[in-house]
Amino acid sequence: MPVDYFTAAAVRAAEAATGDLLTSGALMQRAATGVANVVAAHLVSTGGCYGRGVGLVVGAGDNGGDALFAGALLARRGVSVCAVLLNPERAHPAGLAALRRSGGRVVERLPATMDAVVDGVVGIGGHGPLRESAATVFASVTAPVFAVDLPSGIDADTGVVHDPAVSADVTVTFGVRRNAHLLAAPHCGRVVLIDIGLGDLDGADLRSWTDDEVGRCWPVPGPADDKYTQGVVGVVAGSPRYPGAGVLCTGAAIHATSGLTRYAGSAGAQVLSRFPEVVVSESPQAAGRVQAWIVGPGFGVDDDALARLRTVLAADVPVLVDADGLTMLAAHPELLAARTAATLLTPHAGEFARLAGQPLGPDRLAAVRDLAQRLGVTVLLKGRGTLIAGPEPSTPVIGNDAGSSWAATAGSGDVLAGLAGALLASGRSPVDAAAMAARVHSVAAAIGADDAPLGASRLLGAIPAAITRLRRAAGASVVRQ
Ligand SMILES: NC(=O)C1=CN([C@@H]2O[C@H](COP(=O)(O)OP(=O)(O)OC[C@H]3O[C@@H](n4cnc5c(N)ncnc54)[C@H](O)[C@@H]3O)[C@@H](O)[C@H]2O)[C@@H](O)CC1
Ligand SMILES: [K+]
Repeated sequence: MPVDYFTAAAVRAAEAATGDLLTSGALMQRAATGVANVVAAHLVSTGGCYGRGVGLVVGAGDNGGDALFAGALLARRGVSVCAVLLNPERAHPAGLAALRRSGGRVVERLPATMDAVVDGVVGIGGHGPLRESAATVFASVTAPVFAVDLPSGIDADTGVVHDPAVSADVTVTFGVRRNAHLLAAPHCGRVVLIDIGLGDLDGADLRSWTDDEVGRCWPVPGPADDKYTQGVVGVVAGSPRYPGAGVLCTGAAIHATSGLTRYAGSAGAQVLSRFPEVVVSESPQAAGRVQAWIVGPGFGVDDDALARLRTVLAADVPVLVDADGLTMLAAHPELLAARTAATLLTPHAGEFARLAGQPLGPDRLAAVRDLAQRLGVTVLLKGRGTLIAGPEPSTPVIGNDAGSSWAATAGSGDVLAGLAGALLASGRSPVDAAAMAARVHSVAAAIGADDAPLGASRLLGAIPAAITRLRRAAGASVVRQ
């Protein structure tokens, strides 16, 4: 099952639909119990609960209420709990009374040494950055931070990280995940989902694939397959100035699937010297049949490149356009109008701005969805967090948090294009191909880096190990039985 993410409005509607559970405060009790259990588990794993110090930073809404009730539960387990109330008149009254009854204290500032700090400033009701009083408290915190629902200062729906905002080690959320948990993943730390009885929700805004789904769907040859039946991909990339883009993109396509890979362009000699299994030609017209094209990496933007882009986009097979291909497409959007098969665009933020005619802006989710719908194509927006939107408004955007930034290196995009293009040729839909490629790319970056900076060649070399890891996560054997 994919992991779904929801907007604050969807969460509120689901909470309201529980009726009595919401109005009686039962949901808040369940949420607070979840927070207390997660903090207690941390304390136990680092020496025990009794006599340890936990600070609460408490805002004016129900997020603060969760923190206060959680603090009361911790105090009953022998934890020394003190709370800073950012807005004492509006602190959740029942939560504050519970904390006091359990022996928790209200303080002006947190003690210098704490074992954990709970961020209960704001949750899904928060707007804008952390206010100064809260920012001052967090500025001197060195203990692990446990965010209630969301790190405060991060927008629940867009994942925009305002300045200042809390950066959490652990985020404890309730019922369903919020968009920000994926869109601002590096600030949320480990996200723990507590069941508070909301049931299953439909209508996710955002979705991510699990490792085992990617592994399960990865195309591998079956008993009746040959090099043609698995999909032939054609790579139109590289130029006299940038032959390496052609090599990297073609190499990634070769590693992604077992079908045939064609290369059409000026870097044929370099490609062949590294990958003799590639069938090389000078131009896309001279290449044989393919089931998908990749066009654009290291390609240049001259008349010859434009002519090749036109040829490829006129073909009735899926096409992935990347890099220089996107720059030319931004100047010639009419090339998309005559497309008869699916198109996948893979821009970084700068290329995205050229295509959209305006800067990306902070709301990446809305931007990628709008551009895909406007152009009638699938768009993969690159970054630490990759977002993939298809042209249909009804389908959720797919997100992939890379989990690290090792892939921020020259040539990394060429590798991604090769992976996704090969998957297109294998018959995967543009959204699926993009989602699977993004995940394998990020796993390959982590494996290839092994905690030290890597170049795109090593990223490329780590693709087989990444696919193996994902297939094993799915319980698949390396070769289909
Ligand atoms: N509704 C429910 O049934 C449940 C809600 N829960 C908790 O309730 C939270 C939502 O509570 P609320 O709707 O009261 O909203 P919040 O507590 O998230 O925030 C609203 C309050 O914060 C203030 N505020 C907004 N932005 C701010 C900023 N940048 N700095 C400082 N103050 C700011 C607002 O003026 C308002 O007083 C959830 O995130 C979750 O933690 C949980 O108890 C689970 C059940
Ligand atoms: K919070």
